[in-house]
Amino acid sequence: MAEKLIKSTLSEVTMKGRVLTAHGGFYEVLTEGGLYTCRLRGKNKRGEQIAVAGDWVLIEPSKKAEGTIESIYPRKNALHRPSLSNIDQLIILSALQDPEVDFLLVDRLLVIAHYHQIRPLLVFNKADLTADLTAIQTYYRDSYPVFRISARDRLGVEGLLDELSGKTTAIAGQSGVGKSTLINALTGSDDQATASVSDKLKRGRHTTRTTRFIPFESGFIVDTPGFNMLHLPKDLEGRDLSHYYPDFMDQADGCQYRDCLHINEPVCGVKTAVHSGILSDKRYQNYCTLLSELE
Ligand SMILES: Nc1nc2c(ncn2[C@@H]2O[C@H](COP(=O)(O)OP(=O)(O)OP(=O)(O)O)[C@@H](O)[C@H]2O)c(=O)[nH]1
Ligand SMILES: [Zn+2]
Repeated sequence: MAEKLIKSTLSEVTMKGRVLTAHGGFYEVLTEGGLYTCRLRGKNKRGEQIAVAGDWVLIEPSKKAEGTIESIYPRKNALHRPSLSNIDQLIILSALQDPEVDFLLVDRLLVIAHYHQIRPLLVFNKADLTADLTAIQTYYRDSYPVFRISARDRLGVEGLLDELSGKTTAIAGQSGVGKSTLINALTGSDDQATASVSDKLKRGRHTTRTTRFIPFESGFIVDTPGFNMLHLPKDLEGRDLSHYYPDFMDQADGCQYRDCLHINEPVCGVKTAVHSGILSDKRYQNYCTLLSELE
């Protein structure tokens, strides 16, 4: 009885929640009891750990809809600039046409995703403009499943929904590929819970967009402006880069050295596969570009 009493008292003073946005020292935290605007507890502010969007936190509500972040749960993963955490999947969005696919950017995002143990989903938008997937198939072969959608016409979007349920999914891609259109198509205004949360988040904000976690299908969609500006992870070494290329790894048995860079080594399974057309030459050239960035 006594134990029960203590538990119920505790649960009244602290609540678990998720940081949806972090801006200027204020954190919007979604809990089962609703949305709270929080600040960090003083000691946390001076300590190393600052909360970021995506963090699971324990908050102490003070007055209605306000509270203090008491502690931050350990993170599954964390990215910097933009700062966000606990991401399960990354939709790497391109357009089949207008703008042309930026394969170097897509590969950079694939490396970043694999490095942080985030599942990448390659999504190609504007399928209403063209059905031609040749360039993509030539480039990736069958290395990755590919989703083809028209966010504007809501075509193929249902196929994506199955992948998103219960997961935290960030969306990245170059300007103009349709990220906002896709987020709107997914979280559409029919969903009242989402609409009211995002309305509240928009209120009083600057026009500059910040990272936002949007509750969606028992999971979250993450709108991350600036994600396409991300650099390769700082502690990623050149000789490990190809470990984040599953299609290259399939050919690495043919490399003489285990830490083959696939550049100047005379016996290299990856280069052989490029010469014989098993791997795309363009993807290989882009790999060389990313490798030179790391060195
Ligand atoms: N034809 C076609 N156009 C689309 C589709 N989705 C988006 N667009 C158009 O593409 C343009 C860019 O869409 P946005 O959703 O603003 O793209 P974004 O990726 O958010 O762009 P930034 O905000 O610059 O990063 C707009 O004119 C959209 O109407 C689509 O499925 N088909
Ligand atoms: Zn090699």
